[in-house]
Amino acid sequence: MSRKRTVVLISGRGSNMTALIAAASDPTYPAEIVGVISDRANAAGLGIAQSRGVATKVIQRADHPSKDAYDAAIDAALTGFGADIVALAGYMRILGRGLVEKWQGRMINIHPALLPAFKGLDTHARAIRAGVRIHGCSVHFVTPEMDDGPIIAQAAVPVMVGDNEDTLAARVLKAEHRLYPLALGLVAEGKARMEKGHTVLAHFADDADNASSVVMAPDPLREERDLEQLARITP
Ligand SMILES: Nc1nc2c(c(=O)[nH]1)N[C@@H](CN(C=O)c1ccc(C(=O)N[C@@H](CCC(=O)O)C(=O)O)cc1)CN2
Ligand SMILES: NCC(=O)N[C@@H]1O[C@H](COP(=O)([O-])[O-])[C@@H](O)[C@H]1O
Repeated sequence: MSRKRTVVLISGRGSNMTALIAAASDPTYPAEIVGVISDRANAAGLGIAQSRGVATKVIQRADHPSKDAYDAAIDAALTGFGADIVALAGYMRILGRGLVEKWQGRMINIHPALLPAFKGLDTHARAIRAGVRIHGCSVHFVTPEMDDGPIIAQAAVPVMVGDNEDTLAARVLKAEHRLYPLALGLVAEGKARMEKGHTVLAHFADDADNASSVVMAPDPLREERDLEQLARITP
């Protein structure tokens, strides 16, 4: 089966984009990263993509007279790249209904929280303020409503004693870099697809495969240490 042509949308450092490019460097991976689009000319991810031989394009909102014209420019670039799949990765704009509906089922996003909890921005600070003990990240199909699309895969990450926004963000980001390539692979292989507003997962050989593929446990070694620490604070 030919590899699915994937275009990544970024706004900043592009660490998730870098993880996807790394995964796609394996010729057996079912997706190839054929382009990167940024809404910011100074996005550090652009240089990383170029250094890895991936074509890049900057499409800035300020260069277009309206949001519709901006979205149309994004759509034209995606078509120009011959995109099969669109992966939002640290992309910080809300895409318009027309564009999202055209690409719905082929457009995915990684969100730094366990949806439906903590939609939107500042997820790590909000998780700490809320006192949750388990946080994480989600890959979902993109729909017109922000961070509301059907979930494809999630990774759970413990909140440690003494965590602040930065330490928690760093732990979640490590999980994102494992989860996103896994989730994009499922979509590229047709093992995860969007039907009637829901994610439909292909039948896996057995439950273990299913569980490991869509709910990714934290790093086992780290988990042991985390559990020991949690045990120390749990009366
Ligand atoms: N139509 C959709 N667009 C986007 C989605 C989505 O699910 N549907 N996911 C987001 C990603 N995202 C969180 O994961 C996110 C990105 C940006 C914002 C936001 O409020 N950004 C701006 C204002 C929006 C704009 O000007 O377009 C801000 O920083 O204030 C919230 C969530 C990507 N897009
Ligand atoms: N709402 C979108 C959002 O908050 N995305 C988040 O931006 C961070 C930086 O991504 P990057 O290092 O891949 O650029 C990542 O944690 C990603 O989940």
